[in-house]
Amino acid sequence: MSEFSMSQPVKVHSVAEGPADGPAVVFSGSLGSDHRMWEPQVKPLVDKGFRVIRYDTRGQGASPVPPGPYTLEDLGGDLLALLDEHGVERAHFVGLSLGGMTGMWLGVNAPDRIESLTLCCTSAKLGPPRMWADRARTVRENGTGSVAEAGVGRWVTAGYGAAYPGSVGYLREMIASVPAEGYAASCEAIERMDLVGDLPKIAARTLVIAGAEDPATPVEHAEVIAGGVPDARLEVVEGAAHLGSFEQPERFTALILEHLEVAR
Ligand SMILES: O=C(O)CCC(=O)CC(=O)O
Repeated sequence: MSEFSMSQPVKVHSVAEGPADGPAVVFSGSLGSDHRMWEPQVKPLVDKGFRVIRYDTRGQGASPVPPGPYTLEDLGGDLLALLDEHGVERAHFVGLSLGGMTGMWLGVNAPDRIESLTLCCTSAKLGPPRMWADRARTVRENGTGSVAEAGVGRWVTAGYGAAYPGSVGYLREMIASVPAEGYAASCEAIERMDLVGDLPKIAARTLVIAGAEDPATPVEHAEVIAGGVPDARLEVVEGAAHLGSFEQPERFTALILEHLEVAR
């Protein structure tokens, strides 16, 4: 279906749930995650009749790990190939952080494949580039275990960490299980990304959700996106850090569902 092939796509690992003929919603995750990060959203959407497709971004989870650096074009091309694989012409797209960056890229470069966008805890330009180059080097030298503790400290608030140590351990393990080359190559995609000037080209109806306590992609980054995309609105969720959809699943899921119901 897709004729967009600026880079060679890889066949990413995916899980599809819900009625085969339901409106398709594709979930794309953050750096250091896999499709399990969206577990809280699956049942509520399936119960509403949506076809939920989750996947592991290249370099992460059970997806292939081609050598880096990656680009957003690579990640967007993989997603278009995934839609083709599932026979989906147009999908609602929900992405968090790196996933949201992929969503913005699709909104600009493949608008005919996107029904709506939900961009969670993300940024159109996330610097400084040097930080990403340093993190990529650290991970290539010392593995993802070396950044897992700091990563989970940005993903959830301190209060959540104290209340749910088991969940924090689960998330720490998720980061540590990402292959080092995949994580580093994804850092390099973020290092090179600048979508700010392209935001006005996004025609899709867009919901931007920020975590009020997100230290990785603070609320001001969401304001830039919501200010740049013509048909966008912004919601800020209290008590959420970077992995807001996991820490505040009821609120994030309700906002996503509300956006999808209006758009479908
Ligand atoms: O989460 C992402 O996809 C990119 C931002 C990030 O790495 C958050 C963090 O600092 O761990």
